[in-house]
Amino acid sequence: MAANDSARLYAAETQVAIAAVRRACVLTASVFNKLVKQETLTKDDKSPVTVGDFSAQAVINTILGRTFPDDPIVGEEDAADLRVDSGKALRDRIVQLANETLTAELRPGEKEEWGLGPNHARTADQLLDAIDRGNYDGGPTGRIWTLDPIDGTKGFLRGEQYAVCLALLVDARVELGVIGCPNLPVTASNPFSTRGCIFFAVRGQGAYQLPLDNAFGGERTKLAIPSSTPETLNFLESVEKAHSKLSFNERVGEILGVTRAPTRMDSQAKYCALARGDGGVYLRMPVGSGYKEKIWDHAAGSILIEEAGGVISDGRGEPLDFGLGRLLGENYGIVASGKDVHEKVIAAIKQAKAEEEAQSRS
Ligand SMILES: Nc1ncnc2c1ncn2[C@@H]1O[C@H](COP(=O)(O)O)[C@@H](OP(=O)(O)O)[C@H]1O
Ligand SMILES: [Mg+2]
Ligand SMILES: [Mg+2]
Ligand SMILES: [Mg+2]
Repeated sequence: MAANDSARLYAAETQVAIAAVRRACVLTASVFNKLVKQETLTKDDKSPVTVGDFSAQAVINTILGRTFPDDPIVGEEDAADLRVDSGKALRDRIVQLANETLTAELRPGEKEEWGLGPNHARTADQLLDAIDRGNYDGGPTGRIWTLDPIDGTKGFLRGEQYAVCLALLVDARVELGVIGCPNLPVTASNPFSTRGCIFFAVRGQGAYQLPLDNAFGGERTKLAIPSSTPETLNFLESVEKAHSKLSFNERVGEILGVTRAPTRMDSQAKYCALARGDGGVYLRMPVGSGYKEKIWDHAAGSILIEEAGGVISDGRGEPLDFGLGRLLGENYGIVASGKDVHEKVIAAIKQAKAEEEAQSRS
């Protein structure tokens, strides 16, 4: 960031968050190349978590704990499985990876007082406690960070898209969002371009893309969602069929006259793609399993969309509420798009829902 940015609101938070996300991205990218089967656990909800998720949360929470010690964190992972005897091998690996990452040489834009650099290795207990700083319950007031250390763990394990996502809430409003996408091509139109981007947005200050390998010195691209027509529009949707109802998306697409095939991509990289004009509508409708969305799965992405000039809401057009705790509340789905199409998508969802209800009555 340029020197004259320091007077801006949340300048320090932005700089720390970008640095923390960048370090976590370097860690996860290197873990992927070395990941072995025993380094993945299955959580109670049957979803996977890897050494990459735990170590990335340890690194980011350690940096936040040092720079903003009074701020609570709502993070996806917790260290309970690492504190028991059976977690020793995993714990040792996480301590090694987190320390390698925290003690790497300072890069431009980073400061030693953040507890980074060769003299700043942590003990296992400090790193487990850092992971557990993420156990905060969330709520409607005050400053709260929310972290998804690897969003799209299934994509990460497949070698596809995933994202390191960090956001700052103030009185339940997202003020800052940073998303690191180690596998996303820098140039949207060229899938063979260099991979690795960081996206960030600050309330009222716009949304930007940075190169992951030169986050503080490289080119900073301002993002704006372009206007679209049914011919140029396409949907961005989950790869995992259990995460959103793809047949419903198809019907909504038909109602809107969308002709282009959907882009399926894991993680909040979808929000990043939308923010830079690579796809027209993020659509995630519930599969009906009673699942409730988590705040860390959407907080950073939501501000990126809004600051790129778009709109994000639930499937009824109501705003997302990040102040209810760790969850977003009742799941009515999520819709993000440019301003020009958002209302049309909501109307198409209403129609598709009505058709579905009529069909189930007959
Ligand atoms: N039944 C379900 N419905 C919607 N989202 C779900 C889900 N089960 C898991 N998820 C969430 O979907 C996220 C991935 O989203 P996407 O499908 O867009 O890649 C997961 O994040 P993690 O990978 O961080 O656990 C997880 O939180
Ligand atoms: Mg998970
Ligand atoms: Mg997630
Ligand atoms: Mg995750």
